[in-house]
Amino acid sequence: MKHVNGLVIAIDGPSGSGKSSTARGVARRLGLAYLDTGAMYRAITWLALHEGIDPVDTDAIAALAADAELEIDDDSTATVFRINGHDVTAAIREPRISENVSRIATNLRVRDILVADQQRRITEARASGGIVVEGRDITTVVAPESEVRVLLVADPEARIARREAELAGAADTAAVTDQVVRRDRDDSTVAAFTEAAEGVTVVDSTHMGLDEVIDRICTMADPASIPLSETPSPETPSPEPPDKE
Ligand SMILES: Nc1ncnc2c1ncn2[C@@H]1O[C@H](COP(=O)(O)OP(=O)(O)O)[C@@H](O)[C@H]1O
Ligand SMILES: Nc1ccn([C@H]2C[C@H](O)[C@@H](COP(=O)(O)OP(=O)(O)O)O2)c(=O)n1
Repeated sequence: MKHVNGLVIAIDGPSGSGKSSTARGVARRLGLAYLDTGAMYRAITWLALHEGIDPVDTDAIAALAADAELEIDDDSTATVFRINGHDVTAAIREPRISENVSRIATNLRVRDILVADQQRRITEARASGGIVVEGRDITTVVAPESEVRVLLVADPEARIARREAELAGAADTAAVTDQVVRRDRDDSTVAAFTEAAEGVTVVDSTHMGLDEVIDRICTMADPASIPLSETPSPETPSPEPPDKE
């Protein structure tokens, strides 16, 4: 029997805790859609810099976000982000975006636009087929009713080391530390991701491998609520035994 009751897995946490890799891994393993909400704030940041708008000009940034056309094309391996027709998939990961994104993410009008108009709408539209959504305020604001709610954390040293390895020399330790520690401090003024809200499970990935974290979160979903993917990949177990004919 195929269960299509809907499933939302919400993952929040600080920078470098492993949200994106974990969410992508869980989505792939269970055959669910995936939404990276941080990429949406990054895309608005890219557009502001592209248009020469100062990220601290809150009115101009809010107007920019209200008019921006953000397209998100997701498949099981990658997500393509376009804003006003520009493919910004790679550009939104550049250090200049990481340095400026908190200025956009702490603009409460931008948050209203992205949360109410886009993130909740996408989450609701994809819930019946199942979706993993990650960011800073998913368990608390975007989708607090999610069946699985996780706060993914890791020690700052581990998060800085992971980010440094990922950037492979593109930024020095001081710049990476700024992008992780200072950004978390700024971001935590508008989203409560430093402590788990009631009903949210803390997963500390400091000493866990990525596969272990993915396993842990997959086991938190009720198997009966996992919509079976059409073609489960051979290396990953089906979320429930196939029906007997
Ligand atoms: N459990 C883990 N152990 C070691 N490295 C990890 C783990 N989870 C993620 N990583 C690596 O750490 C880096 C940051 O992970 P990412 O998923 O981008 O974190 P976030 O989305 O929370 O900022 C990536 O290079 C990723 O491969
Ligand atoms: N739901 C969200 C998601 C991200 N943000 C903010 C916080 C971050 O500074 C930026 C970018 O988020 P992103 O998840 O891409 O950042 P990291 O990869 O974890 O460093 O957006 C937010 O305020 N609320």
